[in-house]
Amino acid sequence: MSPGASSSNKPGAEAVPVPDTPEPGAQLVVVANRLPVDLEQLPDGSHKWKRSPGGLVTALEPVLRRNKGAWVGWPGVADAEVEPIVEDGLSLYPVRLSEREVADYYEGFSNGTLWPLYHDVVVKPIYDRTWWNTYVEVNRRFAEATAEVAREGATVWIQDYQLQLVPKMLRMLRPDLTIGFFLHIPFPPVEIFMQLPWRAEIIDGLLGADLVGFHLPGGAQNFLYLANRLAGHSTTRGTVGVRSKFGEVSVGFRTVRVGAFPISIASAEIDELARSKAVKARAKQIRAELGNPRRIMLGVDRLDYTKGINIRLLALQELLAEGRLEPSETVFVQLATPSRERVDHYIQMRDEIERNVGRINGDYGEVGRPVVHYIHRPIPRQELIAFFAAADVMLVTPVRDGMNLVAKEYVASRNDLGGALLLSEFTGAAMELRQAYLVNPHDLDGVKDTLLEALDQAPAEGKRRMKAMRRQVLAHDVDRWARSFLDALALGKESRP
Ligand SMILES: O=P(O)(O)OC[C@H]1O[C@H](O[C@H]2O[C@H](CO)[C@@H](O)[C@H](O)[C@H]2O)[C@H](O)[C@@H](O)[C@@H]1O
Ligand SMILES: Nc1ccn([C@@H]2O[C@H](COP(=O)(O)OP(=O)(O)O)[C@@H](O)[C@H]2O)c(=O)n1
Repeated sequence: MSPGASSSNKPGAEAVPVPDTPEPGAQLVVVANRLPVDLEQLPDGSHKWKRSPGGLVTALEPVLRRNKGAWVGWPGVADAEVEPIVEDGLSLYPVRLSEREVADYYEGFSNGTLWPLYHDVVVKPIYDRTWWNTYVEVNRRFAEATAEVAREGATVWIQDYQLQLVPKMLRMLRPDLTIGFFLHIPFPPVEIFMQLPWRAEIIDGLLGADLVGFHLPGGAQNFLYLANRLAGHSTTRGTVGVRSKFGEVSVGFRTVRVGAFPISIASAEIDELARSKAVKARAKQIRAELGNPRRIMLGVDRLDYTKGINIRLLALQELLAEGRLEPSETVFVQLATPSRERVDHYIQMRDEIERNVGRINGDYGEVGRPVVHYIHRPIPRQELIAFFAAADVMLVTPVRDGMNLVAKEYVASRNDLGGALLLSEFTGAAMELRQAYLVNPHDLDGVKDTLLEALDQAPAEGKRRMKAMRRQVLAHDVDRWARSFLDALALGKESRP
């Protein structure tokens, strides 16, 4: 199926333009597991493009679009034959994955092995040799596709845990390229990483890059330690800073730099959208539709077991049972995007969450007035901002999260300085948003007490906290993130022999 065919639409739009074909040879190429848009098959057999889920796409799409770059990635469905297209200045190069490869490389090794391993083994990772072999095969396909797309001497920026072997494979195919790699999820401490049967291959793969970036200095430090211990390379010993004081690994005649670059959002755009009349009116309408309760709590996540959605539900349930929250005064809205729906742990978690939602509403709701409103489908961007603007307390309670852009989006939406952010200490965002109501999600009593504190905060206290967090989010936007990474990559290139 070619997106050039008349049955395909532009992402999220009604119109059906015939897309252009990209010019050969791009100067900046992003390589990620997913394209920024997913192909969707409609019941009548036709196709349309829709925005891909998750924070990686939210962050990178505007950056690459502004740079008129190329994006190599999977179109989100198995066996799709899609030609390269130019979409609004951005060239998209689809990589085809078969049904088996989706099962073994994406659902298997990426999300059944690496995802839980890198998120502190919150569920047990599965070590399967067939999955690993397919991961190697698919990484090679991405490397080959990229080698064809990149112009002589181009910069290639590889994204995330699904593609950790691509830097080395690509360097072997195209030594002329400058190669950066960024990991969007946490990079685990050595005691956890060492479980992986293919640990040395992964470190070796990453060391094919000129610059390896992490959200936090801790991840960079873990990687430096492993490059020395597992691969025997000499590394610098000083502490890695944020966007500064990079570490270095000597790999033969090359130097690989290692740094921390906390990702962010298009803060100004969200701020502006939240100030618009339409969003303000919609936020008011949302409150009214929810029955104008005294307090609205909100959760916005991909439906993932790392996000701690059940922790929120448990805290709410206990507070209601103890009479510390009044069901007629409080509602909780959980907006959850479907995610990795064929992976076992995700299936179990969804069942559990939906059981808990049903239980709370059964025990404390009234006809026409549930306590928990739960939506399991993607929400349009503007509607999401209106929910942020309407919420008194935003609940972000992951047991582990690389960054968590939702926390930053909430802050950017609150130009009224209203609202409160309850934020897990185990998110990357907690390193920057120190004025949030920080919680340890494993300490349920602590979560409950802090939630009540946030719900009852004095307006002046709320304003003080929100003002400080907004300063941080507005000053450190996604452009700054991309610029800091690409500048560090270019600098390394200049100092190469
Ligand atoms: O592609 P999916 O399997 O549907 O998953 C969506 C994305 O989830 C992860 O996002 C991470 O990146 C965010 C931006 O850096 C970060 O804020 C968040 O903490 C991470 O979980 C994943 O890393 C991406 O590769 C996926 O596309
Ligand atoms: N129902 C939802 C939930 C999340 N999202 C978006 O998905 C992104 C999630 O990014 P994130 O960094 O918090 O977490 P991951 O899903 O990338 O792990 C944010 O940009 C959210 O606004 C959405 O559009 N609709």
